[in-house]
Amino acid sequence: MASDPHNSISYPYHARNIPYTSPSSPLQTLDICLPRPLSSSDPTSTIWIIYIHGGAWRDPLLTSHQFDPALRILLSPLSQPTPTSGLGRAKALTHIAGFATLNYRLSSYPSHPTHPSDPTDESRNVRHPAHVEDVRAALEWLAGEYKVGALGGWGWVVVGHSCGAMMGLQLLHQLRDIDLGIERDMDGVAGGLSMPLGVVGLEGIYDLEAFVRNHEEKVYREIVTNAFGDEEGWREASPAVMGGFGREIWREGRVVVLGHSGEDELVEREQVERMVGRLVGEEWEEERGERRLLVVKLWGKHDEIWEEGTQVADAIGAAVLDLADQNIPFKQ
Ligand SMILES: N[C@@H](CC(=O)c1ccccc1NC=O)C(=O)O
Repeated sequence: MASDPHNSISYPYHARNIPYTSPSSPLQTLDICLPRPLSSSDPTSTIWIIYIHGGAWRDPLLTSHQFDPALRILLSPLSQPTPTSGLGRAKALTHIAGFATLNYRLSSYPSHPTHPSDPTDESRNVRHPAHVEDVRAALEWLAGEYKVGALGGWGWVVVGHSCGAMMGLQLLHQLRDIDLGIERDMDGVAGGLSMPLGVVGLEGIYDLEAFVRNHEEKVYREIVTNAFGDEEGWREASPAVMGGFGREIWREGRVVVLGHSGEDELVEREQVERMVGRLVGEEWEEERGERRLLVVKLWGKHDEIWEEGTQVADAIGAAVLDLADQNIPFKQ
C-alpha cells in the first residue's frame, strides 16, 4: 500500500457515501476508489470506471456495494488463482485512474419483506427518468470534482448490471439530448461532460416490451410499470429499440462489452441478442475495428455475476485493454 507523503492519504484510497446532489438523499451518493494518486494517473493513458448497480430499479438491498467484490479483484490482480487472468487484470489496472460506484433513487417497493418503501419517502418513489437523471447528476459531480469526462480530464467507461446496464445506455440518450442545440467544441465535449469511451453491460435489460412479454410471472409487468409507467413509454426508454449509438451521435464510443450467462434465471438471453442486433445495425463490429463490440458468455446465476466478481472484473479488463490496444489517447 503506497502513501502520499504530502497529506498522508493511503492508496488505494476509498471514500464512501459522498453526496452528488444538494440537497441529497442517502440514495444520491457515490463511492470512490483511487488505486494511486491522481497525479500519477495520466489522462492520456488512464480512464475512470463508473459502475451502476442493478436491482430492478427498486431493491433497497442492492446498492453501490454491489461493485465491491469486483473492485477487490481489480485492485489486487496478482493474488488471483489463474496467472494469465491475473496478468491481464494487472495490466488493465495500470490504465485505470479511478472507480466510482453509484447509488440512485429507486421506484417504490412496498412489498419488500424487510425494507418496504414508505410512500412519504420521495427517494424511494421515483419513476423513469429520475433514476438515470441521478446517474447523470453523479457524472456531472464527478466532472466538476475529479475531471471525469471534463475537458483536459479523464475519459470514462460506464459499467452496469441488469437494470444498471440499461441505465448506462439510457445515460447516452440523456447526454445526447443535452447536446442537442449545444455547439460541440473540437474535443467533443458539450455541457461540460463528454460521452463515455465505452459501455459494459452484464445480464442487462435492453428492451422493456420484450422483457415483460418473455416472462409469465406478473412481477415483471409490476416492476416495469412501477419504474416506467404504462406501456406507451416503454419503447422510448429501451436502448435496443431506440438505438442512437452510431458514430454520428456517439462519436467517442470505441468499445461495448455485453455479457450474458446461460444460467441467468431472471433476465433472458433475448435481451442481449436484441442489443447486439441494434449495435451491429449501427456499425459496431464484432471482429475488429475502432468501434468494437465484444460479446462474452458468462457463467452463474443473475446475482452470482456481481457477488462472485471475477467476471465483472474481467469484462472491465476486456474493455480497458481493448481501448489500450487501440492506441488512441484516452484524453478528453
Ligand atoms: N431483487 C429484485 C429483483 C431483481 O433484481 C430482478 C428481477 C427480475 C429481473 C431482473 C431483476 N433485476 C434487474 O435489475 C427485487 O426484489 O425486485
